[in-house]
Amino acid sequence: MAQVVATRSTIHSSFASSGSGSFQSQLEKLKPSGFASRALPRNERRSRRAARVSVAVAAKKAARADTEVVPVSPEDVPKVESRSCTFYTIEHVQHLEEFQHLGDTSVSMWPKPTVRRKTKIVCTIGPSTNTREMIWKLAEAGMNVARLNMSHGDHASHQKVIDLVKEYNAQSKDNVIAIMLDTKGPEVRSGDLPQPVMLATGQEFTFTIQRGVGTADCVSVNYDDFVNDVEVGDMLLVDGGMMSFLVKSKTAELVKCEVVDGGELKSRRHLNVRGKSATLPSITEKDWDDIKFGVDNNIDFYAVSFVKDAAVIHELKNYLQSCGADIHVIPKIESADSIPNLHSIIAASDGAMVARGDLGAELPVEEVPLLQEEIIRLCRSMGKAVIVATNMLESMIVHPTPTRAEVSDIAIAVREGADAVMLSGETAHGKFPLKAVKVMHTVSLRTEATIVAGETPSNLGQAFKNHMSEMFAFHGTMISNTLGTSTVVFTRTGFMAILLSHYRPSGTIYAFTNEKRIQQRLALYQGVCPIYMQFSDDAEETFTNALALLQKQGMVKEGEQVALVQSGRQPIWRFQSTHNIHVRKV
Ligand SMILES: Nc1ncnc2c1ncn2[C@@H]1O[C@H](COP(=O)(O)OP(=O)(O)OP(=O)(O)O)[C@@H](O)[C@H]1O
Ligand SMILES: CC(=O)C(=O)O
Repeated sequence: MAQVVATRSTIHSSFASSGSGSFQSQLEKLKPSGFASRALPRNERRSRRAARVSVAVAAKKAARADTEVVPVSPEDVPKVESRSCTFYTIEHVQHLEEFQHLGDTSVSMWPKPTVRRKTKIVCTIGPSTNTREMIWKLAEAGMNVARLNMSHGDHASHQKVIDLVKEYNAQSKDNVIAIMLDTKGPEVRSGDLPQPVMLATGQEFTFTIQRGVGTADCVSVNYDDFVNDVEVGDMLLVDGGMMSFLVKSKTAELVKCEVVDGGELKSRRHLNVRGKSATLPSITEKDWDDIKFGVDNNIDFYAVSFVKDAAVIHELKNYLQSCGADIHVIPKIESADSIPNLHSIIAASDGAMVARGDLGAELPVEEVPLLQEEIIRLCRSMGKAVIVATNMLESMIVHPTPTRAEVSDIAIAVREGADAVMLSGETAHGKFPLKAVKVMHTVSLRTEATIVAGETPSNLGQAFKNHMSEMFAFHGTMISNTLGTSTVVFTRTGFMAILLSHYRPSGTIYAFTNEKRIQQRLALYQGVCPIYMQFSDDAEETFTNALALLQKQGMVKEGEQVALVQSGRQPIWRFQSTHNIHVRKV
C-alpha cells in the first residue's frame, strides 16, 4: 500500500522503516530527491538509493498482502480497528491522509509549505452521483467542478443537483464547487429501440428521418437533414466509434448502410459522420432554453457543444450581457469545422474543452493527442482555462482500478498544463465514482510533484492588455518560486488570480475574494485555492485576517513566508498606479 499512496520515492523508505519517531517527524526530515542529488556526495547518494530500493521492495511485499489498491482518501482507507497492518499505527494513517490531501511540494531548495493539488477535477453528475450523500463525498474526494450534461435528464433533475451543490458550498468552510452546464448542442442521435439490437459485421442496417421507427433493421434519426449531410461512401460512427456503418445508398428519407463494426445498438446513441460536422446551428432551441435555465440558476460556466466558429461565442456572450449574467463560456472543441477556427474561437471565449469523444469521431483518432497538445498550448498562451475530457478513466465505469494507459493519460494532461481533467461516465453512471476521483487526485498530485516550476509562458507582454498586472503576476511567481512560498492575492473580479494561475507558480495561489460568484468560478483554475472573505476598508487588517484564516485552516504554518501580490485591473487599497509584492511571515 505504501507504494501506491506515497507521492515521492523517499517517502517509501521513511514510512516503511518507521520503527521509531512519528510519521510526521519523519516527514519533516524528508528532502526532495532533487535536493539529495544536489547536496549529497555520490557514494552516499548511491547507498541511500540502495536503501530506498530495498525498502520499496519491502513495502511492495506489504502491498501485495493488502488487497486495496487505491487507498487515497478516508473513505477508502479501511477502518483502523479492523485492519491488520505491519507498518502503520493510527497516527501514521491520519498523517498519511493529511499528507495525501495536501501533497508534497519538494521542488525548491528550501523546505516549502505543503501544496494542494493544482489540476482541478470536473465530475459529470448523473444517476450514480446525484444524491446529497454522493455530492458531499465527491466534493470531499476532490471534485472542483460539477458538470451537468443537458443531453440527459430534465430541468427538475438538474435543479436538484444545482441546489445540492449550492447547499454544499454554503456549509463548507474551506472548499467550493463550481457548476458547469454542458449544452446538448446539435447532437445527432438514433431513436428509441424497444430493446437493444445485435448487429453483425456485413449485415444491412437503415437509418430513417421518419420519427418513431425502432426495429431490428431500421431506426430513426433525430435530425431531418441527416439524409442531405450524408453521402454514399461516408462512415457513420455510433458512440464515437463503438460501432461503424458504411453508407451504401440513400433516398429522400432513408440512409442504407452496411455494418462495418457490429455490436449492440441501444436507444438514443450518438451518431457522427467521419470528417464532417452536421449543418446545424451550434446553439439549438433546446440549448437556448437550457442556457436560460443556467442564467436563472446563476451557474458558473457553460460548456458549449459543437462550436464551429467564434460567431456563436459572440452571440452567446451578447445574450449573457443583455441579461446581466456573468457566466464564463468554454467552447467544446469537438467538431471538425472548429479546427481551422481554433484561435478565434478561443480568443472570444474564457477557455476551451478538449472534448475528445466527438473530436475523435469527426476526425481520425490519431489526431486527438496532437490536437489536445495544440489546444492546451493555445489556451495557455492566451491565458485561458483548458479542460481535457472524455475516457480519462473509462475502465473505472465498471472496474475498481484504472488501466495503466489511463493513468498515463491523466499524467500527460497534467504535464501538458491543463487547468482541469474531466470525468464523464465514470462519475455519471459508473460503479466506482469516488474511486475514480481519488485516482485522478492522486495521479495529478504525483505528476505535479515532478513538474519543475519557473518556465515562463512565452507570451509575456502579449496576452493581456494590462501589462503592469502581467508583470506583477510574473514577478510574484518568480518570488514565490525562488523562496518556495505560497502566493496570496485579493481579487474582486478574479482577474489577478487567473493571471497568477497563468504563470503556474509552484506554490498554491490563495485567492481571497469578497464575491461568492468569483470564489466559485476560481475553482476551475489551476493552482488557485479560492477563499471567500469580507474585505475591510483597511488593507493591513484584511491581510492580517487573511493570514490568520490560512493558519487556522492549516493551509500555512506559523513562521512560513507568503508572497502577497497586490495588482490587477481594479485597485483594492492602493492607487491605480501603485502595484506591490510583499513577502510576509505568517
Ligand atoms: N443527468 C443525467 N441523467 C441521466 N443519465 C446521465 C446524466 N448525465 C450523464 N448520464 C449518463 O452518463 C453517460 C455518460 O455521460 P456523458 O456526459 O459522457 O454523456 P454522453 O452522452 O456519453 O456524451 P456527451 O458528453 O457527448 O453528451 C451518459 O451517456 C448517460 O447514460
Ligand atoms: C465531452 C464531450 O462531449 C466529448 O468528448 O465529446
